[in-house]
Amino acid sequence: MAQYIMKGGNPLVGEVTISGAKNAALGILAASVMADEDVLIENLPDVRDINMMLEAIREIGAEVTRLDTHTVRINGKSISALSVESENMKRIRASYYLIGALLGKYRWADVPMPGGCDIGQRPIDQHLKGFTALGGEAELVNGRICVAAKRLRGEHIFFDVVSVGATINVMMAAALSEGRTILENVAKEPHIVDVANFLNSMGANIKGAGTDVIRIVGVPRFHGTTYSIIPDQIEAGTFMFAAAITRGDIRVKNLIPKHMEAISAKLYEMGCELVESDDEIRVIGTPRLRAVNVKTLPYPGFPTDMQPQVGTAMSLARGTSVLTESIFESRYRYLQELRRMGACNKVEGNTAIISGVEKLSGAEIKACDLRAGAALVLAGLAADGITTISDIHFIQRGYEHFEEKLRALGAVIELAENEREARKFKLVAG
Ligand SMILES: CC(=O)N[C@H]1[C@@H](OP(=O)(O)OP(=O)(O)OC[C@H]2O[C@@H](n3ccc(=O)[nH]c3=O)[C@H](O)[C@@H]2O)O[C@H](CO)[C@@H](O)[C@@H]1O
Ligand SMILES: C=C(OP(=O)(O)O)C(=O)O
Repeated sequence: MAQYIMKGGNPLVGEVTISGAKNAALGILAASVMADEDVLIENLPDVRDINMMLEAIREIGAEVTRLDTHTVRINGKSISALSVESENMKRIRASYYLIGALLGKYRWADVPMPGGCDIGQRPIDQHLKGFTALGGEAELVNGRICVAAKRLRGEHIFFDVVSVGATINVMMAAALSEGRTILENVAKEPHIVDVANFLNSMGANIKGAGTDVIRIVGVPRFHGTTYSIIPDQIEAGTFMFAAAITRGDIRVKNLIPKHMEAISAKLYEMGCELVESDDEIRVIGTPRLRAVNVKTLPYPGFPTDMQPQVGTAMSLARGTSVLTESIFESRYRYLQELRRMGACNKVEGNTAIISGVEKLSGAEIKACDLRAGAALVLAGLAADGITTISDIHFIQRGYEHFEEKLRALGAVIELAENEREARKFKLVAG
């Protein structure tokens, strides 16, 4: 099993370029099969979830041509199967987007129940509520979701819960439905806007993405397009926190500063200096971070996908911080791993009380999910001595060339493919 071995203590200094947004790209790839013409997608991140999604759409018959690492051409004309059989689609969350895409285009979809990070129960009732309102009939059998519709007609839908996945999924199906759809109480994350812009570039008529209400006028079909994916807000935030946690100085390039506001505000409150320009933010760390309180919220609030990174920074801050997770109920498992490194925290319900320590010390720990894994890497890079992180396949789902980008900033980190390599790296680092 692959692991990261790292020797902490070096402040991370230099510049890093942010890749395309995984969570936008996953929606866009699924939606790209809705056109029967060539769709060219640029700035695709080279991460596992993306490669799994590409494989799944190829398996249902779409023509998928990888032009280079970050560019792909997709044509949905040759789709021959509406049942998605790929085993990998049980592992990733975004496989649910194939329901909205296929239902919209073919009025039928059969997809495995989605996987993704084990961070809570993650029901899909709001997705099904939306599809049903548009005229679909949904059935959940043998671990699969089948939705069929004779006709799809626009509706006025009020979501009970603000959901990124349900907003994108129902928006995709509604874009090829008959008549007008109004979606209320929708999510406003940057990737909602990116998927809506992508659909509009194929001929959809979607207005209001990025606000609480999305208005859609259905069109009969989509045409081809060329589209470049936005930078990854969470990857950018992770590197911004890397500067804070390692007391470094990082220019995080190719991001959209507006998307980073909640993250930038917390770093500033913790005592970091931030220098912002059009498409980059430089974060200059401070010798000792200040304690803060953070509550995760839907955008524009502080993102739940940044909760482990801020929790790690709090673990090294002066004073006691209160962290409240309001989106997912099981996103604190990394705190136990941080305790192995000398951190001081306790969890009460959805709140973590974190008393900062001056130093963490290297330990053998496990990545529990994607963002927790990335945060633990940052902890290891700040800690005294050697840290080994196992289960790094979680991290590889969503961070492009993570260890290479960190190494370019001065991190001492190696990826060991097996125990023998791990022993060798530990000897060299020690
Ligand atoms: C692939 C992808 O883009 N994943 C992101 C997406 O996940 P995902 O789309 O699964 O997250 P949602 O926004 O849907 O979940 C938000 C909340 O709504 C609840 N809920 C959701 C749907 C539903 O039908 N019923 C329901 O009750 C969830 O349990 C959760 O408490 O948004 C999350 C919240 O920003 C991020 O952490 C994930 O990284
Ligand atoms: C939780 C995440 O991904 P997923 O929804 O795919 O599990 C994430 O991107 O942080």
